[in-house]
Amino acid sequence: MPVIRTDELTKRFPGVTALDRLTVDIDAGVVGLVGANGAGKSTLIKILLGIAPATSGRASVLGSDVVTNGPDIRAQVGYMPEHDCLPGDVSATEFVVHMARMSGLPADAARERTADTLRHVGLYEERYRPIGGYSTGMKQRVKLAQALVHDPTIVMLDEPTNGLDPVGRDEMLALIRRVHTDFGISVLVTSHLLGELERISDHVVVIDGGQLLRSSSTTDFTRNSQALVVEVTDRSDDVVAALAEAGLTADRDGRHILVTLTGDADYDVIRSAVARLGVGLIRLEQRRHHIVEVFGEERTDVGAA
Ligand SMILES: Nc1ncnc2c1ncn2[C@@H]1O[C@H](COP(=O)(O)OP(=O)(O)OP(=O)(O)O)[C@@H](O)[C@H]1O
Repeated sequence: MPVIRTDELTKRFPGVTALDRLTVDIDAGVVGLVGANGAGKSTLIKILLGIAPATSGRASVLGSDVVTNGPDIRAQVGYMPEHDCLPGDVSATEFVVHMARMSGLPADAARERTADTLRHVGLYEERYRPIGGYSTGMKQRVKLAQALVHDPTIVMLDEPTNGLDPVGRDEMLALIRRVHTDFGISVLVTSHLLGELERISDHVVVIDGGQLLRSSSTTDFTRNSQALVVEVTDRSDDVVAALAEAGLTADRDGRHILVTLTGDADYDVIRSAVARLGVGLIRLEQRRHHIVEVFGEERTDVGAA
């Protein structure tokens, strides 16, 4: 059974249709919800949480209808909102304990779960300092911790990498992947950057103007292309010439050589040519597409990493 299901889901604001007859099934695992700014990602999450009503259509989370079973759903779902919503004058520990208590955990369990969760997201001594003095990366970790503290079945993370530098972004993405691999919690994570979710998602849903553009497993998005990537220790230009002589179409692409794949025999032809020149073969594999390249072919107005 899908963990999230929408059927002709529509949300209209005055002058704007934020979701336009969106029908999609989302299975357990890590699912990336991608779309440009204003595509309708936050609106969808708010409807799924029962915070905002849909104009028409239906949606369910973990088999429960969002209109009739909002409290049940919220008990099993963790939510990390996009915007800064943290009180500056309390510590991470105080805040996350409070959120755990709000979710119904008894005081002792709330304190224990808070310590475990803050450790898991990588906040240590700092957890006793007021949140107001935290970096953006630390605040994002507190927001993630409060979404996890009551041990939900699924978490919905709205733009968790917003405002982070490249290193902070990589750390947050790795942390999100571990939420699923370490605890089995399903993750719905949004981003306006196609490239970053490709790394951690099992499945990607792309929306644009409130409509479903595509819903596919990440491997379908990044299907193999008909090209081989060859990387050698040196003399790349000589390798290209040798491959051309052997009847293959080969071109330099920075450090790599791209060879048009014609059949399985190409692998042996390449290995022999490289060996004859006496250079080392570092890499020989079929090239994979990146999601952003796939969308470059289909549409160009969805954000690229
Ligand atoms: N409360 C509201 N009142 C009026 N319009 C709204 C409201 N909330 C969202 N919208 C509009 O609905 C559309 C979808 O917004 P939404 O916030 O869901 O997009 P998003 O994909 O999450 O983008 P972002 O990442 O920029 O938040 C936008 O055009 C937005 O301006």
